[in-house]
Amino acid sequence: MMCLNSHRHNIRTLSPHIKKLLPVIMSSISLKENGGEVSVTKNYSNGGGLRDLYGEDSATEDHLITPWTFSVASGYSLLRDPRYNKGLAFSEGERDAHYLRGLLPPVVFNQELQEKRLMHNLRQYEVPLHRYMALMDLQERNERLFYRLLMDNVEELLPVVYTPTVGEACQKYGSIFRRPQGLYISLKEKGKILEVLKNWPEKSIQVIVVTDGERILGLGDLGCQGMGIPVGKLSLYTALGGVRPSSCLPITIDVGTNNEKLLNDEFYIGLRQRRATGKEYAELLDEFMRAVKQNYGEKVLIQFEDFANHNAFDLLEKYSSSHLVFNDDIQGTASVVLAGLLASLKLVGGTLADHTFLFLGAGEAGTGIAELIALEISKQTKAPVEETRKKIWLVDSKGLIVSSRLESLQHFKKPWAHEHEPVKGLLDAVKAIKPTVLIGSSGVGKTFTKEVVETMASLNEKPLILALSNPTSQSECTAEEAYTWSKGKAIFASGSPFDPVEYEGKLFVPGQANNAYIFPGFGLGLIISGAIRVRDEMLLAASEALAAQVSEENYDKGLIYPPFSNIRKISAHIAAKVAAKTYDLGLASHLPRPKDLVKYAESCMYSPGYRSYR
Ligand SMILES: O=C([O-])CC(=O)C(=O)O
Ligand SMILES: [Mg+2]
Repeated sequence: MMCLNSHRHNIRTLSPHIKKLLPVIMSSISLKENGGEVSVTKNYSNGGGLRDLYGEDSATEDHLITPWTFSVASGYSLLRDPRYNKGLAFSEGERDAHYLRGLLPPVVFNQELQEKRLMHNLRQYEVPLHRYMALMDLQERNERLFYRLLMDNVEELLPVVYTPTVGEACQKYGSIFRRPQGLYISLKEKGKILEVLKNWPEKSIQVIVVTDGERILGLGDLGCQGMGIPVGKLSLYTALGGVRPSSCLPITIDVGTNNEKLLNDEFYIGLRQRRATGKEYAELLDEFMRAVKQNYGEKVLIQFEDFANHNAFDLLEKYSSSHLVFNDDIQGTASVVLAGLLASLKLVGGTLADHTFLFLGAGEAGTGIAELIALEISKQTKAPVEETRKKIWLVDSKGLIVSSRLESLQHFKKPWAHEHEPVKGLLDAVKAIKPTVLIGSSGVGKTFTKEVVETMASLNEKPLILALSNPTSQSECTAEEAYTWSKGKAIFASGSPFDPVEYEGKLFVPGQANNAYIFPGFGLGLIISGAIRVRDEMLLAASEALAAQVSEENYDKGLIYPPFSNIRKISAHIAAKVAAKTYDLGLASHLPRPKDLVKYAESCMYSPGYRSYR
C-alpha cells in the first residue's frame, strides 16, 4: 500500500508501517502539515532509492508532469515501430502471437537475405543523396537492419550516412525532410528546455551530440538543417562504437541562421531570423546545459559538433569543469590526427619531436591538433609544453601566425604566435618554415596547390600531407593530386574518403583522417567507466590506442590508419585505453574497475541481430 505518489495523503490514513518509515522517506522530501493533511512538495526517491526522474512521484496537483505510457507493440503498430519491426523476418510463430497474419506477405526472410536485398537496391541509386535518403528511411523503418547494413558494409556506407553525402543532405535537409529525427531546441523554447527534453521518448540517455549548425563541416552556416550531423554522428556511435541507439540523442539548437540562401529558401525548416548572439545565445546554451544535467545526470556525454570557432572554444572551456563535455572538432580531430602522426613515424622515421608541423587553418581543428601534438611531445620528452609548441606553426587567412600579430589574434591562436618575420601566403610559409608535415584544416578547398605540394616534396623524402577539410569539395587537395604532384613521395590522408590512386604502375591507398575513428570508441570508454569529466590525457590515450592498431600490412600499403572494416575492434581498444585512463585519474564512477577492459568494452556493445519475441 505504498502509494505515496498520489497527490495528497491524510496522515491519519497512513498504515503504521508507512508511519514508521516516514522519517526515512522524509529525509529526502519535505512535508507540509496543515490540520493533519500532509502534502508532498519536493522530489523524493521512491522505495529503494530509485530516482524520481521526471518528478512523477513528487508531483502535486499544481505540478505538471508528462503522462508517458508504455505498452507492448503488436499487429500494425509493431510493423510501424522501427525499434522492433523486423519486416519480412517475423517468424511464423511471431506472426501468430503478435497479430501480424495477413499484414505481411507469406514469405519469411532472414536478416541476411534482407541485407542482400537492400544492398542490391542501394547500389542501384547513382545519386549519393538518394542512397542517403534510402538509408534514413531504413533507419526509421527497421533500426536493427539499418545497423546491420552499416556495420557489415562500413567502408561502402560511411560516405553515405557521413561525410561527404551528409553535407549535401544538410544543405537540402528541408527539401528531403520526411520524418523528424532528433530534438529541435529553438529560441522559441527558451525557458522550457527541460520540458522539451521530457518530450523525448527515452529517459536514459548516455550520449548527446549537439550542434547549433553554424559551421557544418566546411560548408558554413546551415542553421537548423545541421541536424543531419548529430543524427549521422550518433548512428556511428552505434555502428562503430556499439552504443545502444536508444541511449543516443541528437539535438539541434536553432538560434537562427545568417545564411541568406536558407533564409530565402521556402523549404527551410528553421527559424527564419538572423543568429542570436551574445547574451541571448549564452543564456539559451546555459539553460540547455543545465537542463541536460538535471534531466540525465552527471554522466551523460555531451558532444559539441560543428559550432563556429567563436563559440566552440568558449563552450568547451565554460562547461568542461561542470559537465562531461567533448568537442569532436577540437578534441576528436586532434586525437585522430595525432594517432596518424604517431603511426606515420614508422614510415617517415624519427620521433614526433624531430618533426616540424605547418597548418593551414587555425580554428578548432588546427589549434586543437597543434595543442595535442605539443602535449604528446612534452609527455615524451619532458620538455614544457611552451617549448614543444615552437615546432608547430599555423597559417590563417592573414598569413603565418607570428608574434608581431599577437595583439590582434583571437585567444585560441595566441599560443602559436612565435618569433618570425611576417609571411603572407601558404607557399611562402612552406618555404620559410620547411615543414615535414603539412596539415590542412581551414575548411577551404583546393588550397594545397601544385606548387605547395611540389615544394613539400622537394623539402622532404616522404612529406606527410593531411587534407582534413570536409566534405570532399572542401578538401585541400585530392589524393590523386597529392600523389602525382609529389611524384609518389607523399604519405597522404584526408578527412573525407578518396579512392586508391594508381601512379606510375603503383597503387597508393589514402587513409581517412576523420574523427570517426576516435569519437565512437572514446565515448564508449567514457560510458563504460562512468566518467564524469574529460581530460587531455584521455585523448592522448585514445591516439596511442588507435596508432597501435595500424598493422604491418597497413604500413606496407602506405597507410597510417587501419581500415574502417575493423572499426568495432579498434573502438573496443580505444574504449579500453580511455576507460583505463579515466580510472587512473580517479574520474570513473563505475566501480569496481573491470579486470579486462577490452573484453568488457566488447561485451557492452550493441549487436544488431534480431531478437525473438514471445
Ligand atoms: O564530420 C566529419 O566528417 C568530421 C568533422 O567533424 C567535421 O568535418 O566537422
Ligand atoms: Mg564536426
